[in-house]
Amino acid sequence: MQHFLSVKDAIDVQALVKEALLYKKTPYADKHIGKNRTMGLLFFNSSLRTRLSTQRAAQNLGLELIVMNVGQDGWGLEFEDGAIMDGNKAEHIREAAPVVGQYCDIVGIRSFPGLLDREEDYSENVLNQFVKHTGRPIVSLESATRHPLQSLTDLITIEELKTKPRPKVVLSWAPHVKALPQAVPNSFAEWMNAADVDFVITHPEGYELAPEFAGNAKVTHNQEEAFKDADFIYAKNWSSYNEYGKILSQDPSWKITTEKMALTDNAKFMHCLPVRRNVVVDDAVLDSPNSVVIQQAGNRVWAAQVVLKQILLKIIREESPYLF
Ligand SMILES: NCCC[C@H](NC(=O)CCC(=O)O)C(=O)O
Ligand SMILES: NC(=O)OP(=O)(O)O
Repeated sequence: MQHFLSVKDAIDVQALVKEALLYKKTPYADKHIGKNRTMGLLFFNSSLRTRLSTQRAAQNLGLELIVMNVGQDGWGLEFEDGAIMDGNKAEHIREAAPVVGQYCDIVGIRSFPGLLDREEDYSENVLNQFVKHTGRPIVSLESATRHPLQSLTDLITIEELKTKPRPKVVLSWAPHVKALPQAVPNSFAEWMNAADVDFVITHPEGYELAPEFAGNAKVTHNQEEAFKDADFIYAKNWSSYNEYGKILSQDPSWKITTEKMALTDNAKFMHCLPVRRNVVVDDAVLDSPNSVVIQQAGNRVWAAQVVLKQILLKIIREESPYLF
């Protein structure tokens, strides 16, 4: 694997899931594979799970780590080619990225969208400039439009918990107080469309995801209808794609409740976290035995570990072709 930016970088999704579940049983099976190599984690935004699970995954493979809140502690970065840098940006990505590349063998980047300019966010300018100028494999730690480590985790969790060969998986919009990115639902949809599941998306009108992410998923504005016979309910808020970055509804009737979960086939409740209790989902659902959000977050380690292993294997193969 060269980079990990979307589902397209996973050559065989099912093989990744299987391997991740093997790592869950034997976390230290490849504990020397990352010896004398360093991973850098650069955060432009807050994180709990991604930061800690990726560190843990890297450690399990023997990698050293450098972690930086680059949005807070670094120089203001300019991304525009040809910019006259007489404003508040002190450093250009054309220097910053290759410098980071001198210190690290693999680089993870978290960079959320601005939610103001759809074209800018969906061009993935920040992530792509790191890919272009770092000269190292790049791992998305959640970009403007995708969160692939989360989505791989979600698929691992569904595989681990499913009781039917082809479960019904429902992505449900839920209310929130803030305008949030589409990255998590986009990415979840992209991965579910690549998996063998019956995939349904439900949201209020105006919350359609970009067509390249929704793909052929069934879409309904009737949440209760969507919940019928579901095996997994994946809740998430997102802001509008069409009226870009806007909150069109905060309708509390879209909150996930025990009554709605009762419509399902004893479905598991999933959320990427962090989640706002009693806004997105009731306490009673999160605290019920059907909530798998903690197990899901735990699986972040195995998703990251399997991705880092694939990237390390490519680095090692290229450095020592005679070994293979
Ligand atoms: N990495 C997981 C989700 C990150 C982000 N959530 C948030 O920003 C929640 C913030 C809040 O609840 O204030 C999102 O939706 O993409
Ligand atoms: N789910 C997730 O990515 O969590 P963090 O934002 O805390 O990393």
